[in-house]
Amino acid sequence: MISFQKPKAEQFFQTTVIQQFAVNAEESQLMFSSNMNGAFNIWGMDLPHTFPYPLTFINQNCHGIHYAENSDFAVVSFDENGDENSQLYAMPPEGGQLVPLRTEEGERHFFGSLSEDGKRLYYTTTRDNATFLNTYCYDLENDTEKKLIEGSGGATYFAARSPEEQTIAFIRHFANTYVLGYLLKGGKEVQLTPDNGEQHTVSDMAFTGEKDMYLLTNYGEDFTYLAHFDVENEQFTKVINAPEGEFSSLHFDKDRKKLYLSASLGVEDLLYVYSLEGKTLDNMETPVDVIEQITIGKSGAVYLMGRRAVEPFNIFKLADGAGDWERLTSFKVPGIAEESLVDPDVIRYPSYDGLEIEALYFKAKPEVENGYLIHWPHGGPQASERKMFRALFQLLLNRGYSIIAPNFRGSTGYGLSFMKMVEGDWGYGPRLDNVKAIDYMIEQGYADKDKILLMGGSYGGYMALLLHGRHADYYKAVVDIFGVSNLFSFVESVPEHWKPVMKQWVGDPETDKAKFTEDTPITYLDSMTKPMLVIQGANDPRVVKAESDQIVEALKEKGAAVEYIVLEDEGHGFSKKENEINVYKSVLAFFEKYTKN
Ligand SMILES: CC(=O)N[C@@H](C)C(=O)N[C@@H](C)C(=O)N[C@@H](C)C(=O)O
Repeated sequence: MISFQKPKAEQFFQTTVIQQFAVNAEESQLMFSSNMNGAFNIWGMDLPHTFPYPLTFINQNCHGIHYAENSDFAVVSFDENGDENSQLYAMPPEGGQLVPLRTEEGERHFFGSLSEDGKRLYYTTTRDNATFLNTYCYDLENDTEKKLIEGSGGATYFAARSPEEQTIAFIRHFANTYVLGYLLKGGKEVQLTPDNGEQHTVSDMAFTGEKDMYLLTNYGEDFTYLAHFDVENEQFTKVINAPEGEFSSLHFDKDRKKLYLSASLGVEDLLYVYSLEGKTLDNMETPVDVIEQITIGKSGAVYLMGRRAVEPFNIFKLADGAGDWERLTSFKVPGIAEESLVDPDVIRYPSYDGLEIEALYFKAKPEVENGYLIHWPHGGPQASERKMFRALFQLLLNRGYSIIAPNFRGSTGYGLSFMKMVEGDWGYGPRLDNVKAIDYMIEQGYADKDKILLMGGSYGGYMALLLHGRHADYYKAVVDIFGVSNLFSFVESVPEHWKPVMKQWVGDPETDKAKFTEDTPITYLDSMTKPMLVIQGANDPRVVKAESDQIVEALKEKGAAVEYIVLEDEGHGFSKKENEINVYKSVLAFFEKYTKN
């Protein structure tokens, strides 16, 4: 008999990430951006055939793919080496050379919409208004453009246009929990939700006609629901709540007068369909746990991209919006059966003040488990850890490490008031929720108190640093992936259009100086006594390299054991497979070094 060896670390990273996808009007071509040749490029498939062929050779993160209705071209956007400065290009369906549409070095361009005839491009940009952004309508035929919205008050983004382009919808982002929606109607600005003086959010929206629009909002409630706005009479009406969780995205099927609504329920997503005529809401089964993108084809087919903890990103199709889902891509972990991967358990524990916290517990299989538990505080912080494939998690599980990932206060998917709990309190409540997670794991017998490791990215990296500084006794070794090390420098160094939210999100470095000092990891250098690995992308615009540089330098001065990896061609994540493999192999080697006696 032939016996196959245990999987190499590389195998876990020969998995494909799909960033974006789009389907043309005829539903004869599907484009998707994926890193299946080692970096992100756009690939095409001639449906119903699902064999992918390359369309671009740009090797950069793709931020969007949008077909023109006549399918002559698509508008695609890419950044450079993780700088998040997305540039807009036109690309023919057969791929090849890209034609710059709206590009400028150092500026970001957010795709808004293409007119039905493909002649006008709506987009929002940092150009000329770095803090509040401007929205333009660019005429592709004449190469001229008109400014539609001068951003003010908060970053102001294009959201939707009415079918005949008479009305434009936009949002102002005052904070992650305070986003208002507006219409620009005949030169007049109209707010979509009545003014009750309370912070709320308006997220996805879609015009279902020149005079009707639907939107998602939590106006007056804790969970996001579906609402209607009568454009002519300027009337807001609540339509329906999600039976479970809260609505998170909205997609209109024009010909069948249906709205497809995804909903977040903590660690997973659900899908519903709402009939505009019958006013009924029905639940739909999906083949994934986390929905990343939904597109509705002209035929009424639903195209969905998503993942599960044990299955990487894949795209599925539901013809006519009913029947069985057809798999259009079949990405897996090569050489590893799904049963050998770990699906997490959902656990709930009371925090220090009685608040219930939900967490994902990935338990290594008994045949490989090494007794170590990795504590993973997620990034954001207004995001959540979900049942979604992570190559690094599955590699570490395969090597015997279990993982606990708590959705501490501030996480999304648990309502507006829960999400608000991290605002102005980055380092107290959320930190104690994390400490309680470890206490709970020890109490339940799921963790050995001498065998706990700590790792996090971004806000999760910040939390890892803070926990290291304030609770070092819990941990044997710590990995910080582009984490915030100093709140004072962080709030000054974020992208310009984030600056209006910093006061509510993090606090004011002058008036909240004592709180900032207390919640800043670098305050606790002397207690950071455990070995550390710090990883940073040189082009990261969110948590800039200076955040990692300063803590690494300070720790080195103190003679602490700290390793530092800087990736020159990366930002806030990994866009090149080679970098991802090298970094995550280093993480594994680092943990192996401090767990093997
Ligand atoms: C809408 C928006 O981008 N708001 C930002 C203020 C924001 O919340 N950004 C987070 C998604 C983010 O990038 N946070 C970093 C610190 C992270 O933890 O990943």
